[in-house]
Amino acid sequence: MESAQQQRRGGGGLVSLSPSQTPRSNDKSVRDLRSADSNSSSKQDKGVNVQVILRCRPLSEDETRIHTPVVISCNESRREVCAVQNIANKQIDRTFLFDKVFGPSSQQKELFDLAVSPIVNEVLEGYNCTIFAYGQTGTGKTYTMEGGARKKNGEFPSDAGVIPRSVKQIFDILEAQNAEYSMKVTFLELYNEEITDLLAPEETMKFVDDKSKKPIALMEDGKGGVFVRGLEEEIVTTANEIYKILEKGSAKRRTAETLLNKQSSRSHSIFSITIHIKECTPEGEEMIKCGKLNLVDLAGSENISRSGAREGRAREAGEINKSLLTLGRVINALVEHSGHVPYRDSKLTRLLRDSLGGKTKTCIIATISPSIHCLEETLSTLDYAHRAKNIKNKPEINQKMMKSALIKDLYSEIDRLKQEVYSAREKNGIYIPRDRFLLEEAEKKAMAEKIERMELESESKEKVHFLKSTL
Ligand SMILES: Nc1ncnc2c1ncn2[C@@H]1O[C@H](COP(=O)(O)OP(=O)(O)OP(=O)(O)O)[C@@H](O)[C@H]1O
Repeated sequence: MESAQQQRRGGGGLVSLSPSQTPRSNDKSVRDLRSADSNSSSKQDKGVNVQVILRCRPLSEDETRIHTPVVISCNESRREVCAVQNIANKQIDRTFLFDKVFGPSSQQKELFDLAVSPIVNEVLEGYNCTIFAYGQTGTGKTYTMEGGARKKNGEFPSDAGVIPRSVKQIFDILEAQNAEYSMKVTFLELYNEEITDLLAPEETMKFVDDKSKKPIALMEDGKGGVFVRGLEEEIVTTANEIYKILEKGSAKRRTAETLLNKQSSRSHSIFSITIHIKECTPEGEEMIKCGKLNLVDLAGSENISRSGAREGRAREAGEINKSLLTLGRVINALVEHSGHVPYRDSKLTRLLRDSLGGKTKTCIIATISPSIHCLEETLSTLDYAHRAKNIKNKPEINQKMMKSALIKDLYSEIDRLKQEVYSAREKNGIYIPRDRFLLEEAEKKAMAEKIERMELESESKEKVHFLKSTL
C-alpha cells in the first residue's frame, strides 16, 4: 500500500475554471487531511466510483387531476428503481440499482442531508467536488439544484435546493470553526458551445445577442486543465451575498434566454465556489488549503435525441447535442476503458474533465418523472445514469500551500494579468507565459525534426523500391 507521503506527491491540481492560484503538488510541508471514510488509501489507488443518485419527482397537479398512470416505483431502502413497461401486452419490469434513491415524497432537506452534505464537508477538507443534475426537461433538475421559493423574512425556505443548502453549510461550518478564509464564486452558462458569464457587468450583457461579439474563450492552462479567460470571480463573505449573486445570475440567464429566444432546458449552467482556508502547522507555519465545489445544471437530456429534428434550429440543436453527446461518449469511453476519451470534443467536457475520470469527487443526480408519458426518456436516463456508476475517479486532496508561496504565486498572477492588459491595450497579440512559449516552441521543433526524419525514411524506402523494380 502506498504511504500517505507518497500519495501526497502524486499531486492534486485544481480543476481551474479560473486562472487563479493552484495548490502545489510537490509541497513537502503538507499534511494529509483525508478522513477515515470510505476513501481509504487502498480504495483511492483503485479509484472511487462516481456516486449516482436517482430522484423521481411526484406527479404534478395537472397529471394527478387527469389520472396519469404511474410506471415508476422507488424502493429507497433497497436503493432500487423499477420501471414497468408494456410490450405486446406483456408486462416487463426493469429494475436499476443506484447509490441512493429518492422517491416522489422525498424532501429537499432529506436529499441534501443524506447525499450532498458529506460532499460539502469534503470540499472543506480540501477536495474538488462536482455535482451534476441530469435528466429530461421538467423532471426537477433546477428544483433539485436551486429549489423553489427564495428566502423570505430571513427564513431559510424548506424547498431550498442543493446550491443554497451547500452555501449555508459551508458558512455555518467555517463560522463555527472561527476559520480565516476567502471565498470566490463564478457562474457561467454554456449554450451553443458558447460561454456566457452570468456574473459579467451589465454593459457586457447588453451585447449578448450581438453576433460580432467574441464569445468568452476557453484556454488551456498549460497544466492539463483549462480556464475561462476573463471570467468574473466575485469575492464573497456571507451566504446572503451568494444568494444575491445566484439571483442576479439566474436573472441574467432569463434575460439572455428572452434575447436569444431559448429556454434553460437547452443550456448548461455551472456555478462554482472556491474556498481558501488558513491553517497553522504545529510549528506555527501558516498554510492555505483549498477546495472547490462545482454545481452543474445540465440541459434537458431529451435534447440528445430530439433536437435536430426541427428545421432552422440545426445549429443550435447540433451544438447542444455536441456537449451532451460528448458527455455520453466520455462516460462510455471511461466505462469501457477505451484508450481515447473524447474530452476535447466539447466545451462542457473540457470544462469538467477532471470530474470525469480525474481527481475530483463526482456525484450525478439523475432526475426522472413517474409518468407513463415519459417512460421512453425515463428508461434512457436510467440506462445512462446506471452506466455512469462505473466511472472511476481518483480523488486527491489539494495540496496545501505555504502562505508565503501563495503570496508569491499571487504576485506572478498579477504580473501575468498586467501583461495581458498591456497586450490588450496595445492590441499586439496575446500574452503567453514564457515557459509555456518555450515548451511549445520546443515541441514544434521536435515535431519538425520528426517529420523531416520520416520524410527521409520514406524517400529512402522509395529509392530502394525503385532500384528493386529496375533490377
Ligand atoms: N421533487 C419534486 N418535488 C416537488 N416538485 C417538483 C419536484 N421536482 C420537480 N418539481 C416541479 O416540477 C416542475 C419542473 O421542475 P424543474 O423546472 O426543476 O425541471 P427541470 O428538469 O429543471 O426542467 P428544465 O430542463 O426545463 O430546466 C417545477 O414546477 C418543479 O417545482
